[in-house]
Amino acid sequence: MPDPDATPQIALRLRGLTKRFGPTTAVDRLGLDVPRGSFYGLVGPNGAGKTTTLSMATGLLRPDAGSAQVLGTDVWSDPVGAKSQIGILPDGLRLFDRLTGQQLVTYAGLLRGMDRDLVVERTGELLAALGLTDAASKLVIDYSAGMTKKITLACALVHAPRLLVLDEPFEAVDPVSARTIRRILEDFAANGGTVVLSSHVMDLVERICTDVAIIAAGTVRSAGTLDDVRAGMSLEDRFLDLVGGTTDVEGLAWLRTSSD
Ligand SMILES: Nc1ncnc2c1ncn2[C@@H]1O[C@H](COP(=O)(O)OP(=O)(O)OP(=O)(O)O)[C@@H](O)[C@H]1O
Repeated sequence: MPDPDATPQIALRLRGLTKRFGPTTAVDRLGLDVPRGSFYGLVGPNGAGKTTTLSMATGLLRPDAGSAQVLGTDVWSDPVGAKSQIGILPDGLRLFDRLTGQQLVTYAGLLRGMDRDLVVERTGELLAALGLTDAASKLVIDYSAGMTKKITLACALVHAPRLLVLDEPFEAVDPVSARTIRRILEDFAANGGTVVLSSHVMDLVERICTDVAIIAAGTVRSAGTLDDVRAGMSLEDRFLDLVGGTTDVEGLAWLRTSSD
């Protein structure tokens, strides 16, 4: 009989995650369960703590308190075991951008201990799928923002992870590439992978995510299936409802040049 604990149903389990930067509590005892096979969207206003949460969840930033588990493996007590199962698209992390796109993806695969022939084969396939074959020999420093996003995604995918954690994967990406990325991710999730992504684009989250968490001021305001969180509203309305904030721009009367 299969051991039910051998394949945990929770791909990412966060408990009591906390991070302070000086007087700012960026993430405040945050807890979240990301079901295996889900396409999980993390939404929240600027400065809500999404990037900080994802960095702690993937072993890039040490929490002040709390824990993160990837498919049952603790990220901070067994970082090698946990990281072998994760592919990460971090926000604003520096790349070795003096490498060509092809070299960067190859390097990412070799760092993961993969066989060179397999890395070369997968790198070619990923570059083709992401429309980067013609830019394979160009230095990453000369890539556009969208191309950089795509090559970083290729680096995150090359070792065939079980959990993908993507910070703003569609930012700066053109619609054709966005659709390609979306298809790759949907295929990944349909075949047992789990995707966690942060985004500010509510329509997109509503279209592609099965589950969602609304985060504000470092805490989870609502989390669950998309329908549970929406509670009969559009995600944007629910977001504004929960997060509040002003949309009042009355104070900017001086911007109305026609009032001269
Ligand atoms: N390295 C840091 N040093 C100091 N403060 C930080 C640092 N990183 C994040 N913060 C602060 O922590 C809070 C959460 O930031 P974070 O980047 O996690 O938010 P976010 O939800 O990802 O925002 P955005 O949607 O704008 O990308 C903010 O108040 C931010 O100023």
